[in-house]
Order: sequence, then structure tokens, then C-alpha cells
Amino acid sequence: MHIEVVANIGEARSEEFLHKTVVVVDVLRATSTIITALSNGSRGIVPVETVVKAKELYREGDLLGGERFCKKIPGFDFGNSPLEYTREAVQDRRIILTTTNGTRGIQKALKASHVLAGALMNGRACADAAIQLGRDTVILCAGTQDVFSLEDGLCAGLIMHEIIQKLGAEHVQANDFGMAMHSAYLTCKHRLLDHLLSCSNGRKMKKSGFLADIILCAQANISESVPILENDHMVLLPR
Ligand SMILES: O=C(O)[C@H](CS(=O)(=O)O)OP(=O)(O)O
Repeated sequence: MHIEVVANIGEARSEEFLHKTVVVVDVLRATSTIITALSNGSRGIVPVETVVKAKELYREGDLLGGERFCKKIPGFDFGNSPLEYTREAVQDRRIILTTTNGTRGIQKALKASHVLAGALMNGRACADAAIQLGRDTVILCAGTQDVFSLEDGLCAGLIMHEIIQKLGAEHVQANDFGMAMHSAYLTCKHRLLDHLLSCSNGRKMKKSGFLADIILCAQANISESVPILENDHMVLLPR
């Protein structure tokens, strides 16, 4: 399998995603939130780029979720904290979600054969899904406003590590950035929370009062759920 890790959305070339699986990674916090909401029984998440589009797609019974620059959008039901998306709040509900980077990353990946949502919490499950889908794989780190974010790179390294463990190093070729992220993950894997707290997004989120989100999002392989895009909805990949 060929794996290409892309450092941020600004570097993504969508025409190169044709016939591939793209795993969009936004550890803090959009893809961690999507995984949590679907695990808690949401019947589907519609990721959109703009607030206007979210309001346009809204139908009675839906929930609106999202933020801009860490702040909940006025009039929306939720912000972008995975802890808000409890079973009680989201079971059987469709959610229209717009976030600063993550949902933009998903939109950018639409030309791919398969679009998955990955985070540290489902890294291993995502690697298994990518293997099963049988295509070359792009791991698209969402980053923050077209700048690389370390937490996404570490997650790309985790997914690569799991794929290499399963397929064997001789069957995996990665681009140079992917190789660097794999090494970074191996160096940091026993202290992921410390790294998430000290990287730039982690510091910003802690300052904004989201320490509990960082603690949750830093936990590797706690979820078997893999969101996949079907038409315009993210739903759970059947296992
Ligand atoms: O709310 C979040 O988690 C971030 C906000 S920001 O872009 O880091 O200011 O959005 P996300 O789309 O999840 O990266």
C-alpha cells in the first residue's frame, strides 16, 4: 500500500485523491467529535464548510453543531466539543456540522473513492478499515488554517504504525512527510497527552477551557468506530 500524509488542507490536491481512500484527521477536535457523535447513536453527520450552508440544510429534527475559532456558533445546539455529543443528546438525530478546519478537510476529500474520519481515538480501527478498503491511502491532516498541527501529524503516524504492523514494512511505501510522522509518533507514543497539551492547538484549547476535550482526544485506540462518507453523510462503517 502507498500512503501519502498531507500536512494541512492548503497542501491537499484533490485531483490526486481519485481512486484512493482519504482519511481526514482533525484530532482537536472535529474528527474526534464526529467519531463520538456517531458512536453515541447519531444517525448521520453532514459536514459542511459554511454556517450559511449548515442553516440551509437544516430540517426539523436535525441538530446544528459547530464552531468558529473554538467558539460555538450563535443559535447552534452544540459547539465542537466531543463531550457535548452524548447519547442522550444525539441518539437517532441527524447533525449538520461546520467547523473551522475539519469539515473543510472532508469537503476537500470528496473526489476520493472513500472518505474516512480518523483521530487518535480510532487510529487502529481506521488503519484496519483502510486496509480492508484495499486502495492506496492519503492521510489528510486538517491542521489549523492551512498550517500543520502536531496532534494531526502524530495521529497520521499512529495510523501508519498500525498499517505497517498489519501488512509488514516491506508492503508499505510512504512519502517523506509520512515517514517523518511515523518516527514522530514512535518517539511520542507513551506521552501523547503531554504532547497534545504542549502543542500550539492544545495550549490554545486549554486556555479556552477545553482541557477535558484534550484529555479525551489524546487517548489512542479507545474506539472501534470508523466514520465513512456516504453521499453527503458521515455514517459508521459497518464492521
Ligand atoms: O473547535 C475546534 O476544535 C477547532 C477550532 S480552531 O480552528 O483550532 O480555532 O476547529 P477544528 O475544525 O476542529 O480544527
